Amino acid sequence: MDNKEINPEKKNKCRKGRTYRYRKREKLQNLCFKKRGKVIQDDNWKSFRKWSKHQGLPKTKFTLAEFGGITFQSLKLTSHQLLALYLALEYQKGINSQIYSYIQMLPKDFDDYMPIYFDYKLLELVPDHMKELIDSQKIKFEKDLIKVSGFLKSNKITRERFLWGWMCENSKSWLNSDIRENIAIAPMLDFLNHSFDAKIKGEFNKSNQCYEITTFTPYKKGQQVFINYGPHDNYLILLDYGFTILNNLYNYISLDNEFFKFKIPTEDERIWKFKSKLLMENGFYGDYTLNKSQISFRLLSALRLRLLPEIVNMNDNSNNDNSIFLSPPISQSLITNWKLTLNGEREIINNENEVEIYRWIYNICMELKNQYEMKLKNIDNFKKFESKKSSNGLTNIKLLWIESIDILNSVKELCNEFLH
Ligand SMILES: C[S@@+](CC[C@H](N)C(=O)[O-])C[C@H]1O[C@@H](n2cnc3c(N)ncnc32)[C@H](O)[C@@H]1O
Repeated sequence: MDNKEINPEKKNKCRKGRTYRYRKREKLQNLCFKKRGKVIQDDNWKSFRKWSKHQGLPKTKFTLAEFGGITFQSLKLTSHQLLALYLALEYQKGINSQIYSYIQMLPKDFDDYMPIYFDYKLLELVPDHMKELIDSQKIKFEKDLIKVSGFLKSNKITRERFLWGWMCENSKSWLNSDIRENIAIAPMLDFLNHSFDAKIKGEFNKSNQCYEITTFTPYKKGQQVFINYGPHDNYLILLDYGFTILNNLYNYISLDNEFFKFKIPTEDERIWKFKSKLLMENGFYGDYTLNKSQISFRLLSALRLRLLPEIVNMNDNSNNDNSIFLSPPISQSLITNWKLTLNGEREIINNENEVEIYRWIYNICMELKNQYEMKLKNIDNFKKFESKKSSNGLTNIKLLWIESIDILNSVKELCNEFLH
């Protein structure tokens, strides 16, 4: 189930102006999807087909099984924990598992491409935001492992096997949004790969008790059918599914760190406190992003406030925190104008302020671009000297940086247009 096809429209577009970059990306893409998916006409597939026919799938609703005399439903576990545990236990039963044929179709391991398996050397190469996501996923997994272990008195399960079940569940489960926490594994449905171009409708049909998927994208016989996993950026796709998408429109860069680290000479602690309070009160504190086609309104708004040119009461050195409420360090009229820009009653505060904003963003883009290009060099060096074992992981990490540099270039152009 490889996704090696490139949308012909995109291909032509790319070829017109950016041939070199396109070729470079195509090479990357090939690397990226190497080893993905399965050859479906193999013995495992045949035995799975036989099994699913025998099971009455897809007409039969797939239900959770029993093990060791305890029903899963009687355990106070989340559906995610239950399914992961179920898959891991069934795996351990080997040929004796009732779903052996299905288990055979699941990935043997994930260590080459799922970030949760990245070793410390690979982790050093991933963007900070990705690191944070991996860390929270690890915490979630450890909590699930502890919870599940409590229920397994006689049935011993290794950490490694539970992680395998957990990742199968994570990358292959189906969420029924009609019912809270209703996650299912749907053999067959879970063999469908993702494409943003796929237009589908999926819903549970109560009358025949089947989950039905309808595609609105026409396919010819023999073509790979895709579904759309949702509007995910590459960080999330990599975290949960272990791949990345070229030219993913949902990609973004967070400038929170840059925004909060940024020092303005005239902005002392008192002024900063005052501004952050205003940002919080108005719901504009943090989550400042850039994507390929725009600078987020949140970032523009926060910068409008931070880069206000007129600051008054600078000589008031009161250490009393409450003083910020008594005498605002910024003129009231500017604050009122800033608030008007938040609800769209006013477009900008003034030209000077707007120029400062775009200059700031431009400079940050330049700075980050240099940093990201260094990261890419580090990855290339790593590739040269380290074993080829983690090549899928590295290719995906590389793509994260490349796509981020693309965003920085686009935003730089946007700023340039504004400034000139
Ligand atoms: C729901 S499963 C799809 C079936 C899977 N290809 C298989 O053979 O079992 C999700 C997994 O498929 C792979 N996958 C899905 N869409 C992909 C894509 N567009 N490019 C690369 N890999 C993809 C990823 O490994 C992902 O974790």
